[in-house]
Amino acid sequence: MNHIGRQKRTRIKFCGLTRAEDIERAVMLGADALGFVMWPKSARAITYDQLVALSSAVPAFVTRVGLFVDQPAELINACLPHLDLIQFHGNESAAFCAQFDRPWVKALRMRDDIDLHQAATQYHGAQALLLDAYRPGVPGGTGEVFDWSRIPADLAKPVILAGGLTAANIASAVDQVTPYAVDVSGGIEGTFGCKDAEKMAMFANQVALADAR
Ligand SMILES: O=C(O)c1ccccc1N[C@@H]1O[C@H](COP(=O)(O)O)[C@@H](O)[C@H]1O
Repeated sequence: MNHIGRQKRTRIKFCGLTRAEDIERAVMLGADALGFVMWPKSARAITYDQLVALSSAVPAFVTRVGLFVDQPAELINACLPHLDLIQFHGNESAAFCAQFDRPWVKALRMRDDIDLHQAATQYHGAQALLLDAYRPGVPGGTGEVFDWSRIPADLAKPVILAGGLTAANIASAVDQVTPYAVDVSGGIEGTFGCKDAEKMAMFANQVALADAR
Protein backbone atom coordinates (compact mmCIF):
# COMPACT_ATOMS: atom_id res chain seq x y z
CA MET A 1 0.00 0.00 0.00
CA ASN A 2 1.52 3.38 -0.91
CA HIS A 3 1.07 6.79 0.71
CA ILE A 4 -2.17 7.63 -1.09
CA GLY A 5 -3.72 4.37 0.06
CA ARG A 6 -3.89 2.64 -3.32
CA GLN A 7 -2.28 -0.62 -4.26
CA LYS A 8 -1.02 -1.47 -7.72
CA ARG A 9 -3.53 -3.19 -9.98
CA THR A 10 -2.42 -5.45 -12.80
CA ARG A 11 -4.89 -5.24 -15.66
CA ILE A 12 -6.37 -8.52 -16.87
CA LYS A 13 -7.23 -9.46 -20.44
CA PHE A 14 -9.07 -12.70 -21.08
CA CYS A 15 -8.64 -13.71 -24.70
CA GLY A 16 -10.37 -16.05 -27.11
CA LEU A 17 -13.95 -15.43 -25.95
CA THR A 18 -16.53 -17.26 -28.04
CA ARG A 19 -19.60 -17.43 -25.78
CA ALA A 20 -21.86 -14.79 -24.21
CA GLU A 21 -21.90 -16.67 -20.90
CA ASP A 22 -18.09 -16.49 -20.71
CA ILE A 23 -18.21 -12.75 -21.34
CA GLU A 24 -20.74 -12.29 -18.55
CA ARG A 25 -18.56 -14.27 -16.14
CA ALA A 26 -15.37 -12.48 -17.15
CA VAL A 27 -16.98 -9.08 -16.63
CA MET A 28 -18.30 -10.16 -13.25
CA LEU A 29 -14.77 -11.17 -12.25
CA GLY A 30 -13.48 -7.72 -13.15
CA ALA A 31 -11.68 -8.41 -16.44
CA ASP A 32 -10.44 -5.17 -17.97
CA ALA A 33 -10.32 -6.41 -21.55
CA LEU A 34 -11.82 -9.21 -23.58
CA GLY A 35 -10.15 -10.57 -26.70
CA PHE A 36 -11.87 -11.79 -29.85
CA VAL A 37 -9.72 -13.88 -32.18
CA MET A 38 -10.48 -12.84 -35.77
CA TRP A 39 -7.73 -15.03 -37.25
CA PRO A 40 -9.68 -17.82 -38.97
CA LYS A 41 -7.03 -20.51 -38.49
CA SER A 42 -7.37 -20.39 -34.71
CA ALA A 43 -9.52 -22.95 -32.91
CA ARG A 44 -10.83 -19.91 -31.00
CA ALA A 45 -11.72 -17.90 -34.10
CA ILE A 46 -15.07 -16.19 -34.34
CA THR A 47 -16.80 -14.90 -37.45
CA TYR A 48 -17.71 -11.30 -38.15
CA ASP A 49 -21.33 -12.03 -37.24
CA GLN A 50 -20.25 -13.57 -33.93
CA LEU A 51 -18.10 -10.52 -33.24
CA VAL A 52 -21.10 -8.25 -33.75
CA ALA A 53 -23.20 -10.31 -31.35
CA LEU A 54 -20.52 -10.92 -28.70
CA SER A 55 -19.16 -7.37 -28.66
CA SER A 56 -22.66 -6.06 -27.99
CA ALA A 57 -22.66 -8.16 -24.80
CA VAL A 58 -19.64 -6.28 -23.43
CA PRO A 59 -20.63 -3.44 -21.08
CA ALA A 60 -19.13 0.05 -20.93
CA PHE A 61 -15.63 0.42 -19.51
CA VAL A 62 -14.54 -3.07 -20.57
CA THR A 63 -12.21 -2.97 -23.59
CA ARG A 64 -13.15 -5.06 -26.62
CA VAL A 65 -9.94 -6.24 -28.28
CA GLY A 66 -9.77 -7.67 -31.80
CA LEU A 67 -6.87 -10.07 -32.43
CA PHE A 68 -5.57 -10.20 -36.02
CA VAL A 69 -2.64 -12.04 -37.62
CA ASP A 70 -1.34 -10.49 -40.85
CA GLN A 71 -4.85 -9.91 -42.15
CA PRO A 72 -6.13 -7.45 -44.77
CA ALA A 73 -6.78 -3.84 -43.76
CA GLU A 74 -10.27 -4.07 -45.28
CA LEU A 75 -11.26 -6.85 -42.88
CA ILE A 76 -9.85 -4.99 -39.87
CA ASN A 77 -11.66 -1.80 -40.88
CA ALA A 78 -14.93 -3.70 -41.21
CA CYS A 79 -14.56 -4.96 -37.62
CA LEU A 80 -13.66 -1.58 -36.10
CA PRO A 81 -17.20 -0.48 -35.12
CA HIS A 82 -17.26 -3.45 -32.73
CA LEU A 83 -13.78 -3.00 -31.25
CA ASP A 84 -12.06 -0.58 -28.88
CA LEU A 85 -8.48 -1.75 -29.44
CA ILE A 86 -6.55 -3.88 -31.94
CA GLN A 87 -4.02 -6.59 -31.05
CA PHE A 88 -1.65 -7.31 -33.93
CA HIS A 89 -0.26 -10.80 -33.44
CA GLY A 90 1.63 -11.33 -36.71
CA ASN A 91 4.47 -9.67 -38.58
CA GLU A 92 2.64 -6.39 -39.15
CA SER A 93 4.80 -3.30 -39.63
CA ALA A 94 4.36 -0.29 -37.38
CA ALA A 95 2.98 1.68 -40.32
CA PHE A 96 0.37 -1.00 -40.99
CA CYS A 97 -0.71 -1.05 -37.33
CA ALA A 98 -0.93 2.73 -37.13
CA GLN A 99 -3.30 3.19 -40.07
CA PHE A 100 -6.48 2.24 -38.17
CA ASP A 101 -8.66 4.56 -36.17
CA ARG A 102 -8.12 2.65 -32.93
CA PRO A 103 -5.41 2.31 -30.28
CA TRP A 104 -3.35 -0.84 -30.77
CA VAL A 105 -0.90 -3.20 -29.11
CA LYS A 106 1.79 -5.23 -30.84
CA ALA A 107 2.40 -8.85 -29.90
CA LEU A 108 6.01 -9.99 -30.05
CA ARG A 109 7.06 -13.60 -29.83
CA MET A 110 10.14 -14.11 -27.69
CA ARG A 111 12.52 -15.62 -30.22
CA ASP A 112 16.08 -16.03 -28.92
CA ASP A 113 17.35 -13.10 -30.99
CA ILE A 114 14.61 -10.57 -30.26
CA ASP A 115 15.73 -7.09 -29.19
CA LEU A 116 12.91 -5.67 -27.10
CA HIS A 117 14.43 -2.19 -26.84
CA GLN A 118 14.64 -2.02 -30.62
CA ALA A 119 11.05 -3.28 -30.88
CA ALA A 120 9.87 -0.62 -28.44
CA THR A 121 11.37 2.02 -30.72
CA GLN A 122 10.01 0.40 -33.85
CA TYR A 123 6.48 0.14 -32.40
CA HIS A 124 6.54 3.43 -30.50
CA GLY A 125 2.94 4.11 -31.57
CA ALA A 126 1.69 1.03 -29.75
CA GLN A 127 -0.04 1.45 -26.40
CA ALA A 128 1.89 -1.57 -25.12
CA LEU A 129 3.96 -4.55 -26.21
CA LEU A 130 2.38 -7.94 -25.63
CA LEU A 131 5.08 -10.54 -25.03
CA ASP A 132 4.28 -14.12 -25.93
CA ALA A 133 6.21 -17.40 -26.19
CA TYR A 134 7.86 -18.29 -29.50
CA ARG A 135 7.08 -21.52 -31.28
CA PRO A 136 8.12 -21.69 -34.95
CA GLY A 137 5.18 -21.61 -37.34
CA VAL A 138 2.58 -20.76 -34.69
CA PRO A 139 1.64 -17.08 -34.23
CA GLY A 140 0.38 -17.41 -30.67
CA GLY A 141 -1.99 -19.07 -28.25
CA THR A 142 0.48 -21.93 -27.74
CA GLY A 143 -0.01 -22.26 -23.99
CA GLU A 144 3.77 -22.12 -23.61
CA VAL A 145 5.71 -20.02 -21.10
CA PHE A 146 8.92 -18.13 -21.92
CA ASP A 147 11.73 -17.06 -19.60
CA TRP A 148 10.35 -13.93 -17.94
CA SER A 149 13.83 -12.84 -16.84
CA ARG A 150 14.46 -11.88 -20.48
CA ILE A 151 12.13 -8.87 -20.10
CA PRO A 152 14.17 -5.73 -19.39
CA ALA A 153 12.93 -3.70 -16.44
CA ASP A 154 13.56 -0.45 -18.32
CA LEU A 155 11.55 -1.16 -21.46
CA ALA A 156 10.15 2.05 -22.95
CA LYS A 157 6.69 0.55 -23.43
CA PRO A 158 4.20 -0.99 -20.98
CA VAL A 159 4.33 -4.78 -21.01
CA ILE A 160 1.36 -7.08 -21.41
CA LEU A 161 2.61 -10.49 -20.30
CA ALA A 162 1.22 -13.52 -22.16
CA GLY A 163 2.12 -17.11 -22.93
CA GLY A 164 1.07 -20.12 -20.91
CA LEU A 165 -0.27 -18.16 -17.95
CA THR A 166 -2.49 -20.06 -15.52
CA ALA A 167 -3.77 -19.70 -11.97
CA ALA A 168 -0.74 -21.76 -10.89
CA ASN A 169 1.93 -19.43 -12.28
CA ILE A 170 0.30 -16.00 -12.58
CA ALA A 171 1.17 -14.79 -9.07
CA SER A 172 4.88 -15.56 -9.63
CA ALA A 173 4.67 -13.87 -13.02
CA VAL A 174 3.19 -10.69 -11.56
CA ASP A 175 5.75 -10.70 -8.73
CA GLN A 176 8.68 -11.17 -11.09
CA VAL A 177 7.69 -9.00 -14.06
CA THR A 178 5.26 -6.44 -12.60
CA PRO A 179 3.63 -6.10 -16.02
CA TYR A 180 1.06 -3.44 -16.86
CA ALA A 181 -1.33 -6.25 -17.77
CA VAL A 182 -1.57 -10.01 -18.19
CA ASP A 183 -3.25 -11.83 -21.04
CA VAL A 184 -4.50 -15.41 -20.85
CA SER A 185 -6.36 -17.72 -23.16
CA GLY A 186 -5.58 -21.43 -22.85
CA GLY A 187 -5.00 -21.23 -19.09
CA ILE A 188 -8.65 -20.38 -18.40
CA GLU A 189 -10.20 -22.88 -20.80
CA GLY A 190 -11.99 -26.14 -20.29
CA THR A 191 -12.04 -27.04 -23.98
CA PHE A 192 -10.70 -24.91 -26.87
CA GLY A 193 -12.63 -21.65 -27.09
CA CYS A 194 -14.82 -22.40 -24.06
CA LYS A 195 -13.74 -20.68 -20.91
CA ASP A 196 -13.98 -22.41 -17.55
CA ALA A 197 -15.70 -20.30 -14.88
CA GLU A 198 -13.62 -21.75 -12.05
CA LYS A 199 -10.31 -21.26 -13.87
CA MET A 200 -11.21 -17.66 -14.72
CA ALA A 201 -12.08 -16.96 -11.08
CA MET A 202 -8.90 -18.60 -9.76
CA PHE A 203 -6.78 -16.65 -12.24
CA ALA A 204 -8.36 -13.30 -11.30
CA ASN A 205 -7.99 -14.13 -7.59
CA GLN A 206 -4.31 -14.96 -7.98
CA VAL A 207 -3.67 -11.64 -9.77
CA ALA A 208 -5.44 -9.79 -6.96
CA LEU A 209 -3.43 -11.68 -4.32
CA ALA A 210 -0.14 -10.86 -6.07
CA ASP A 211 -1.16 -7.20 -6.36
CA ALA A 212 -1.91 -7.05 -2.65
CA ARG A 213 1.55 -8.27 -1.61
O1 LIG B 1 -5.57 -17.83 -29.11
C1 LIG B 1 -5.23 -18.07 -30.26
O2 LIG B 1 -5.71 -19.01 -30.89
C2 LIG B 1 -4.21 -17.22 -30.93
C3 LIG B 1 -3.97 -17.42 -32.27
C4 LIG B 1 -3.05 -16.64 -32.94
C5 LIG B 1 -2.35 -15.66 -32.27
C6 LIG B 1 -2.56 -15.45 -30.92
C7 LIG B 1 -3.49 -16.22 -30.23
N1 LIG B 1 -3.71 -16.04 -28.86
C8 LIG B 1 -2.95 -15.20 -28.02
O3 LIG B 1 -1.75 -15.83 -27.62
C9 LIG B 1 -1.36 -15.37 -26.33
C10 LIG B 1 -1.04 -16.53 -25.42
O4 LIG B 1 -2.10 -17.42 -25.32
P1 LIG B 1 -2.09 -18.60 -24.21
O5 LIG B 1 -2.55 -17.98 -22.91
O6 LIG B 1 -0.71 -19.13 -24.13
O7 LIG B 1 -3.09 -19.61 -24.69
C11 LIG B 1 -2.49 -14.52 -25.83
O8 LIG B 1 -2.15 -13.16 -26.09
C12 LIG B 1 -3.65 -14.86 -26.72
O9 LIG B 1 -4.46 -13.75 -26.88
